[in-house]
Amino acid sequence: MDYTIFAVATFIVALLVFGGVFLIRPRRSEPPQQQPRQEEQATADSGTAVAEPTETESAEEPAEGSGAVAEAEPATPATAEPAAPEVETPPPSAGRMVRLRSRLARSQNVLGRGLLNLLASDKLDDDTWEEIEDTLVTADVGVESATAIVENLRTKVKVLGSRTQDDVRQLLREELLTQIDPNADRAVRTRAETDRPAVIMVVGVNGTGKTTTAGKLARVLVGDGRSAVLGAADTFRAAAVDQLETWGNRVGAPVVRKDEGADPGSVAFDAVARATEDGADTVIIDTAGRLHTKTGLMDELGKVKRVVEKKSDVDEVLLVLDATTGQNGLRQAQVFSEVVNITGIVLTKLDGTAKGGIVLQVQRELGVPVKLVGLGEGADDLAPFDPETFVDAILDGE
Ligand SMILES: Nc1nc2c(ncn2[C@@H]2O[C@H](COP(=O)(O)OP(=O)(O)OP(=O)(O)O)[C@@H](O)[C@H]2O)c(=O)[nH]1
Repeated sequence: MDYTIFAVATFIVALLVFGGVFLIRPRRSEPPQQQPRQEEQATADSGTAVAEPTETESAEEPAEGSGAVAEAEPATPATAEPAAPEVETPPPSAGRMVRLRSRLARSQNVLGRGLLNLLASDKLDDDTWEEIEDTLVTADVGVESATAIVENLRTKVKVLGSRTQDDVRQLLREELLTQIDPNADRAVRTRAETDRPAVIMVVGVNGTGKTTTAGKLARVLVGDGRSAVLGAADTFRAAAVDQLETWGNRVGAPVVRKDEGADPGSVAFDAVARATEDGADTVIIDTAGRLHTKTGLMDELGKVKRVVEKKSDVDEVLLVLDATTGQNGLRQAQVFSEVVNITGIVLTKLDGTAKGGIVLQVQRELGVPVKLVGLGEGADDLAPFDPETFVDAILDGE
């Protein structure tokens, strides 16, 4: 009986071993056969030498007859570091507005010629004065400034009696300059009074040119022999961060950035910390564009500033206004000013509008000076605002 059980058990074990050899072996041999086929397919599909050589493929023995693999020159490793971008040396900012005057003249000269013609007319009656006022208002000077200019000119013309072309030009020049206020402090505070970096925040509604201004301003500083750190606190738009990084790389200014959607306050804070560590002269913080009517976003901007203030004073809050938007720009300015206390205006796209009078209006309404003007899309088309050059471009043309 025991013998029978032993014989049956031996038979079953033998059967399992025998069956295992035939059933299991063929399956285990399949994957190695499939693997090379998949790799070949990938190389063929891509049409380029994207496939990295596997450990079993010797780099010295490229597969014969495969053009794609043959192109994968092992001498150039796929992980090669990209060449460091060339750092540019931008020109200094002094006299830049004079150099760019022709752009200003091209867009603003219609206003100047119109005013000079009217003022030179034989009879300066009420209708003519009204026309002068209308011309000023049409150029976005604003009703209050236009009225003030006309009243002052009327008085001076009466005192003067007869008028030559030169007299008229001189009178108008003086009056426009008075309204623009040549004595306002227009220096951008790029150097802190104490031993720390100056902090500049760049704010405004969407698409006015904030990122471009932050980048161009870094160029201005580097061109003037200073150092800058850029903070990419526009975390809503990944492209803005990349754009700022490109600007920074071009002039060797470090850019502090975080992932898209990160807290803008923390980016701004880190940028100030980085500038402090580096001993940089200035940190420029680019913020996301936001409609002044969106309360939540405006509150967020206020928070960004407060977070920065935990680390440092904010020396300058530059509001970027698109000169082509006229009255709407003014309303934006008022709301931004309430939330983050604007210290200077950057008027961009002044090359693309005949309504340069906005300079007068925005200063009058806000009591904040225009400090910088954008006169084109070129890297060095941001200029410190100079009232005399501005008025002369209006009156004399190119
Ligand atoms: N003609 C002209 N174009 C300008 C000037 N300044 C900026 N731009 C252009 O305005 C466009 C918008 O500029 P951005 O710097 O991207 O604007 P932004 O305010 O950062 O935009 P958001 O982040 O979307 O709010 C770009 O095409 C700039 O080249 C200027 O002074 N003149």
